Amino acid sequence: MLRHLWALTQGQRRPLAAALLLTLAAAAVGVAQPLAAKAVVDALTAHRPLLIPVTVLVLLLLAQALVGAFAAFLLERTGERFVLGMRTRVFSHLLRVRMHAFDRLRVGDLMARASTDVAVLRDALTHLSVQIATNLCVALGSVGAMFVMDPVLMLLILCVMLVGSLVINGLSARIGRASTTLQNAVGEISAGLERALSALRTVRANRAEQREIDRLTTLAHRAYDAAVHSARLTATIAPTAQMAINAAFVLVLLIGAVRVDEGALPLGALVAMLLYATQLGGPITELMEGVASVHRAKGATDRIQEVYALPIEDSANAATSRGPLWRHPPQRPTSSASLEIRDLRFGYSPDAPVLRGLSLSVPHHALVALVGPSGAGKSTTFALINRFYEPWSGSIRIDGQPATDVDLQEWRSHIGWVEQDCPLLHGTLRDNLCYAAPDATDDRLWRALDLVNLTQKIHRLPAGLDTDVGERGARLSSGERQRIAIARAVLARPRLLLMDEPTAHLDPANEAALTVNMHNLRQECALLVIAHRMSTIEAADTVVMLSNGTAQATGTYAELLRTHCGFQRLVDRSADVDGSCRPWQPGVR
Ligand SMILES: Nc1ncnc2c1ncn2[C@@H]1O[C@H](COP(=O)(O)OP(=O)(O)OP(=O)(O)O)[C@@H](O)[C@H]1O
Repeated sequence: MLRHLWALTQGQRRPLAAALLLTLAAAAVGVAQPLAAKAVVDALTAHRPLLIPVTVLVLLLLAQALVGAFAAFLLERTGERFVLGMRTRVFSHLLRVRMHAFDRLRVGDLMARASTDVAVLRDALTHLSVQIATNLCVALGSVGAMFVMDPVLMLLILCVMLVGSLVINGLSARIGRASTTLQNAVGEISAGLERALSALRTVRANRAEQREIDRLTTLAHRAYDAAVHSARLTATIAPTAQMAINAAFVLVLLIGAVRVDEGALPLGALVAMLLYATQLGGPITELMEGVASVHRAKGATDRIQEVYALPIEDSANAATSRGPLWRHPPQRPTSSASLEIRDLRFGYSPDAPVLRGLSLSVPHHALVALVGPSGAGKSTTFALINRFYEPWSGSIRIDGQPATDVDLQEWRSHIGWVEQDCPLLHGTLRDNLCYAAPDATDDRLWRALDLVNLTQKIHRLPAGLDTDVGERGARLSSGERQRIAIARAVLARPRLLLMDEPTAHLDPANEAALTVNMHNLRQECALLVIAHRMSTIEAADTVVMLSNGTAQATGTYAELLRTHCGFQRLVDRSADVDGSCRPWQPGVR
């Protein structure tokens, strides 16, 4: 764990070292104070002039206050920088995690890791790197000075301290376990809250508010129990350390008084020993609390390490790591097909293949419709074209370039994708439109909006393109969201446009307009469209019928209708398109 924490301090080690040095300097000044006090007492008892020892004592007090304050500020700032760096690193990693790993995670829990776990680590880091180090130095310095003055007394004190430390160490390990439970419970609360809030309408429509509140309350109670358990253990640390210090103080006072009485110890040395014993209280308590804090951070460290251990996409670290990888930048088509898929095999788990040798091609400037029953693997095909997942085998080429030869970022820059549920991001219409093409001019934005029949509507809005769309586009209708998503995809000028049921949320007028526009779009790019609606299927140049993970039939709408009974059933909205085909009979649907 110390190794992990050390690794986490990367980038902050210099300011941390500076803070440590200053804190040590302040502590060293503190260690010297009893000696200065001794000099004052010695001067007093020997009737020597007091000016110099008193001045030194006052200066030491002032210096400790000033250096200590600056060190504390530096430490706080370093802690905040650490939080900043960690959060940035966690976001950067999470946004690049491979899809198959991401599918298994809970978004709310990830958000907790980036917020609360990082904050817990920050405390551990400051405690660990500076407080433990300085307090250890102060304690050792005091112990050393006491040892010089009276080794016998010192050994007695050490024995008392050792017993206290053993008790506290046992407590710290238990605090660590309670903290892991607490951090996991906080992650669960976050995930539960995210689940309910992201589907608030569903929750309300199903009258499930109270059930969700009950679930969250149960989780909150779990976190409360873990926190109280941890607090109970933590609360015993300071008194245990204080008891050890008090016992040491009483020992020094009793045995020291006897030794002064016997003349074995000067009075000044006893005063200094007592001051050291008192002064040890703070550092020893903080040292022990620091150790407990390190244990408390174990849960958070493990949870953040789990994030870093998630695999990230190949070119995620540096899009330029392999240079501009489109070896022959396709200014002109280098292949007869814009998209070529050959014998693609893939499944989300090894024992459940979804695609079982899919082959299809989308010629340049063509509109190809991908049809098939629900669950046939249409969206999965799109996910593989986008390279969200690695296929088990087979190849995907754009303009003749195999996906494996092209940098991931560059590959995706040639693909436009309109998702099935068209999620918009919180922000303005302009933010959403420019998401794939940040440099798009207003002129281009309006042209893209024209394409999806939204120009007039947006012109009528008081804030126009700067209208806020709400969380996930909640202030727009689903048809408007879909049209914005299409405009956004088109703005990036892709070579290949993938549309997952683009007319699903459109009314007949907008559906007809989009069908015409898809025809026009073919001038600019090839289109592969997952289609359930007849208007889209009929408009396609080629229809690919996907079933059982393969392309069962390919042809024009009329050809498939004539020759493929499964397709005919699909057109008829027959229920079972996956079952065995009955022979097609003219005039019978
Ligand atoms: N992320 C995922 N993890 C595991 N299984 C998945 C995942 N996504 C899809 N599947 C499974 O893969 C199969 C194909 O799903 P896919 O979404 O590709 O079907 P589809 O043809 O697009 O269906 P629809 O027309 O209903 O959208 C389904 O059985 C689905 O349960």
